[in-house]
Parts: sequence; structure tokens; C-alpha cells
Amino acid sequence: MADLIDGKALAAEVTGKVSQHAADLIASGTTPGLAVVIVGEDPASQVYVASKSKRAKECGFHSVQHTLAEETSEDELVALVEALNADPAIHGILVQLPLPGHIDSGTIIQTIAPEKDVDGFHFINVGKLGTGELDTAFVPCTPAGAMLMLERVRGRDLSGLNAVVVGRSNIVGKPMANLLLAANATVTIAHSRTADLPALARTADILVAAVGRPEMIKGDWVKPGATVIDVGINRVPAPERGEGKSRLVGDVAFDEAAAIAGAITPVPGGVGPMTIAMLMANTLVSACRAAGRQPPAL
Ligand SMILES: NC(=O)C1=CN([C@@H]2O[C@H](COP(=O)(O)OP(=O)(O)OC[C@H]3O[C@@H](n4cnc5c(N)ncnc54)[C@H](OP(=O)(O)O)[C@@H]3O)[C@@H](O)[C@H]2O)C=CC1
Ligand SMILES: Nc1nc(=O)c2c([nH]1)NC[C@@H]1CN(c3ccc(C(=O)N[C@@H](CCC(=O)O)C(=O)O)cc3)C=[N+]21
Repeated sequence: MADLIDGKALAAEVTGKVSQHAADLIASGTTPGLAVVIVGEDPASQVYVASKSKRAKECGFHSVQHTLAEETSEDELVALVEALNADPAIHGILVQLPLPGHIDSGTIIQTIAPEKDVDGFHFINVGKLGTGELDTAFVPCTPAGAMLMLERVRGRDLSGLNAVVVGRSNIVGKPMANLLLAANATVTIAHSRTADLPALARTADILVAAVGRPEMIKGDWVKPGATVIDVGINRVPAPERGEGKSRLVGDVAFDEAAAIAGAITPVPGGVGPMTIAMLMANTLVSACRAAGRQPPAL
């Protein structure tokens, strides 16, 4: 049976360190500030945004949330982001995705000042990650959190290990592949056009699932002893819990995979909580940079 990589516990460790460093920074006159912007009323997004704001307050941050109506125009959202860019009390700006269809998310992301882009989605930060300028970049929170989990099992240097990342989104798959490469893994990125995914997955010492398809990755796709990182968050019906109830599952068929893997992340309680912890860490780093202080190693 695989070891469980406890994202909730590791996230608590990270936010504990963030809170300590934040207290030092606050004592020296800079309070880290995070602004979270959400447009529209998607209930799942509301839940995530609320937990981001809550965690920021627990870390001692100045935390502001802007909840805008679904009908908000792209120009109005651009104007809000520009105001946050200019606000010295704000060190991190997160605009919750997806945005309503009439707003171009690319335009909004590129409007965020790169030095406040704690999601790491701006071209400048994507480019810095790609070229290894990690001292001044922001790394996207989900892959950064997944790497910390992996580090607990495999250490920092992944030399000689094969990593397969299933999914090539800009938010998860591609930055994850870049981080694995930076850690010396031999990386393959798989997607919906990949031939014989089960066979490819079986070559992976490190298997990362970021697909968005509930329990797609089966136990017999997993190499014995592999480390499995399940990024997927899928809400599926759970009639056994009562009428209209649902539960969260990952992109990996957990029970099957856990019987074969060496270590595995659960859903919930895996990568999800780490994402929020890394958002706090990125905001702290941003505030340290703004204050001309060396950001702590977390
Ligand atoms: N834990 C967390 O904090 C976070 C979790 N998530 C979760 O992670 C998952 C992925 O998110 P995200 O990257 O944004 O999703 P996207 O929908 O943007 O990307 C999904 C990727 O999976 C690939 N894919 C789809 N179907 C298949 C298939 N049958 N076989 C192989 N590859 C396939 C797609 O391939 P192609 O490019 O060819 O279409 C695409 O590259 C979701 O469950 C999401 O909820 C996301 C962000 C944060
Ligand atoms: N600009 C932007 N940045 C993001 O980082 C971003 C985003 N938009 N849009 C949506 C996705 C998704 N995401 C999650 C964060 C935490 C959990 C999380 O904490 N999940 C808990 C469960 C929460 C629950 O019960 O619903 C867990 O896995 O244990 C999940 C998903 C961040 N995202």
C-alpha cells in the first residue's frame, strides 16, 4: 500500500512558516497584501476564493476580496486590476479563473503587473520559469505545491527519474513539466492526442495527473513504486450520501492506484490545500521583494 502524501498537513506547515515570516515583515513596517478578484457567482469558485481570503487573514495579511457582477465589462475589470497594480498596500493580485465568456482572460492576466502576479500566469513569469530565472519569477501555485509534495518523497533532485505529466494546460501541466525538468527529471507531457497513454504512464517513476476527468488513470497504468501526484478536482454525484449529494474525486482511481504506487496524494486533502498555501508563500515573497528584503526559503 502506498504512502499517503498529506497535503493538508504540509500546507499547514507552509502557512505556519509564512505566518512567522509575515510577522517579522509586519514588525518592520510592511504588511503583505493580497487582492482576490472574482467575477460572477460560480459556487465552486466562491468556495475557493473564500478559503483563499480566510487563509490570507490567518497569515496576518491584509486581505481584500472584490466580488464583481457577472455582467462586469472587460474594461471595468481592467480598470480594477490597474488600480490594484498601483496600490502599494497590495503585493499579490489573483483574478479567479475561469472568467465569464465575454471577458478575455488573456487580456486580464497580461494587465496584472508581473511583480504582483502571484498566480505566475503573466508572460514575464512564464518566460522566467521557462528560462530558469526563478529568483525573480512567480511560479504557479498548483505546480509549486505539487513539487513540494514530491520533494517529501523523492528529494529535490530527480536525476535519472522519468516523469509523465498528463495534461498540458498553462495553469498546471506546462509549468509542472518545467519544474520537473528544472529538478533534472526526464519529462514527457501527455495530452488528449497521446497514443497509448496507459503504456506511457507505466514508464513513469513520477506520474502527475492534471486532466479534469474523474478517476481516468487506473491502477494498472501505474508503475509499481511510482510517486503519483493527483491534481484533478472533480465533483461527482454521490447518491450513497443522500439525494443530490456530491463528493470530490481526483483524476486517478485512488484505491487501485494506491495498491501499486509507492506514494500518492489524496483528493481532497492533497494538491488543493497546497495550492492555497503556495499562494500565501508567493504573496509573502512579493511583499519581501517590495520591501527590499531577501525572501525566505520555504
Ligand atoms: N488542485 C488544484 O489546486 C487545482 C486543480 N485543478 C484541477 O486539475 C485538473 C486539470 O486542470 P487544468 O489543467 O486547468 O485543465 P484543462 O482542461 O485546461 O486541461 C486538461 C488537459 O488534459 C488533457 N486531456 C483531456 N482529456 C484527456 C484524455 N482523455 N487523455 C489525455 N489527456 C487528456 C487535455 O488535453 P488537450 O490539451 O489535448 O485538450 C488538456 O491538456 C482539473 O480537474 C482541475 O479542476 C486545476 C487547477 C488547480
Ligand atoms: N487565478 C486562479 N488561480 C488558481 O489557483 C485557481 C483558479 N484561478 N481557478 C480555479 C483553480 C482551482 N483551484 C483550487 C484551489 C484549492 C482547492 C482546494 O483547496 N481543494 C480542497 C477541497 C475544497 C472543497 O471541498 O471543495 C482539497 O482538494 O482538499 C481546489 C482548487 C485554484 N484555482
